[in-house]
Formats: sequence, structure tokens, C-alpha cells
Amino acid sequence: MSRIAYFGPRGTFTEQAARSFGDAEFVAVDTVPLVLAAVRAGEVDAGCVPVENSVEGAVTATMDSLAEDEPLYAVGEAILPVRFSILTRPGVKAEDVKTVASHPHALAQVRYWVAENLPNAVPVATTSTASAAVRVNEGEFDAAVSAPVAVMHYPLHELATDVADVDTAVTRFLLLRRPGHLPQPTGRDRTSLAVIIAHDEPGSLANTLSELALRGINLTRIESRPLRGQFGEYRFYLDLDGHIAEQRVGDALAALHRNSRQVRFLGSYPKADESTSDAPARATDADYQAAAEWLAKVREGL
Ligand SMILES: O=C(O)C(=O)Cc1ccccc1
Repeated sequence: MSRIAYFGPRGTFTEQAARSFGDAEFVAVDTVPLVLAAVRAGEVDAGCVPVENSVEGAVTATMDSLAEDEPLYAVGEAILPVRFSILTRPGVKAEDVKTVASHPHALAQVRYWVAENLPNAVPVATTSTASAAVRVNEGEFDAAVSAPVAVMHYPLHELATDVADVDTAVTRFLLLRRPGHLPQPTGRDRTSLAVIIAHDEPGSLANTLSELALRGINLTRIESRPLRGQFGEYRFYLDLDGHIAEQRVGDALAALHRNSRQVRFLGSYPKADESTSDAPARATDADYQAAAEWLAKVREGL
């Protein structure tokens, strides 16, 4: 049975996401970098980590490691709705809560609720939502902002459930493997890249995006992160519809490789939402094939 490491301990949102990929032996690991290190070291077959949240944005520990450390490729994604339970030791009332602990992304998603309902509480960052529950159970903090499943693992009381400042918040998770396991195209795929474009050249970002637009490729996400140590220089993370096995996507990536300082492929994998990644008219593999056949003939002087 395959072994999947997830950002734990038990009872995180990431555990739920990891379990959505099917049956496996699941191994809880305390931080995102340690999950990715376990995959790189071959201690597990795959690792599941959060990558972005619809309210708070990128999970930078994931993005930085995928772009900078030994390559790993995404082979799947999961998108989970995120609503929280507020857990305390039994008997603790809202007015007694002086510290409310959680992962920074979770604290950011209940800021207004906490201000209104736990007026005496100071927020404290922990490595994960479940580690906050562990530390509340140990008496270190008064309340944890946790995934609803956490109450099954720790003997805590639900002070409130279904808590979220934004009702529709979701988090996207990636399943990552060492290179060599490219999933087959499904027609509903996403490709992720990290690109360092030419620095200080007018239009270089526009040129990069044009390579995608010209081939009818739908960009679903673009984010920049600073290149550490080089102030004013950035790496762009791109998510686009389509699979690297498709002509238009392969062609676009080859063009980015020619025109950029660095392109790192981060994976082509099935999308978790219902949308398709169909090529638009005149950009299907059949269109590319027909054009290549025409060119070959012309070049032969026919
Ligand atoms: O700490 C967790 O439970 C995680 O899996 C990370 C996280 C934190 C907040 C919202 C979604 C995921």
C-alpha cells in the first residue's frame, strides 16, 4: 500500500485532503517543509500539503520549497471548503478565553468572529490547526481554531462550530511525488509552473503571458514571490488549464523556456473542480498536427 505523508498532526484539514486521494497508509508530519523532505528522501511515496486559500492566499512554505528545493511534481489536487470548530477544554467559557491558537491561515479566516465572540482573546500562531488543539489539551492555550474532525482526536469541547468569516472559503491542496509519475491527461487538467522572467526588460511579463494567450491557454492563477536576496526580482507562479502532453501547452512551455531565465515545471494533474481544460477552436492537438503536416510538406518542396 502506498504511503502518503500529510501536514499533521492528526485532525488537520490536510489530513482530510490526503484521505480524499484514496486508500493509503497515512503518516502525519509536523510541518510543510518536513512533509516535502520526507517525499524527497523516499520515506513516503507522496506528500499532501496546502498550497493556497481563497481568503488568505498562498501557503508560502509550500510555494518556496516547490520552486527552490529538489524538484517534486504535483500529481493531484483537492479543494476543501474550510469552516472551523472552536475547541476548548471542557468547562471553559468564551469570556475565560485569553489565548486563541491556530495556523496563521485559520486565524486570518476567523478574525471578525474572534473579535466579536472571544473579546478577551489574543491570537497565537501554531504550526497547524491540529497542533493548536494538542496544545489546548495540554493546557498551554485556552482555545483552538480547528478543523471539525479534530474533536474526534482530542478530548476537547466544541465552544462553537461552523465558524468562518467568509462562508465560501476553500483551501486547495496538492499531492506531490518525486519526478517520474506524470499523470495521464484527462481533459480536465491543470499545469503548474514557477518562472523567473528576464529582469529589467520592458514587456517581459507581457511577453510571457502572450505565449499562453496566443495558444488559447487559460491562466487560472498568477502570483509572484520575491527571489530571496535579490530585492526587486520575482518568481512568478502560474497555473494554467491543460496538460503538458497537449501540443499547445508543450509549445507554450518550450517558448517560456526560450524566453525566461528559469522555468520550473511543477506538474500536470487532474483538476479538483468540475471545469474542463479543453483546447479552444484552432488550438487542439489535431489542429497542431495538421499544421505540422502542412509545414513538413511545404519544407519538402511539395
Ligand atoms: O492546519 C491545518 O489544519 C491545515 O491543514 C492547514 C490549513 C489551515 C487553515 C485552513 C486550511 C488549511
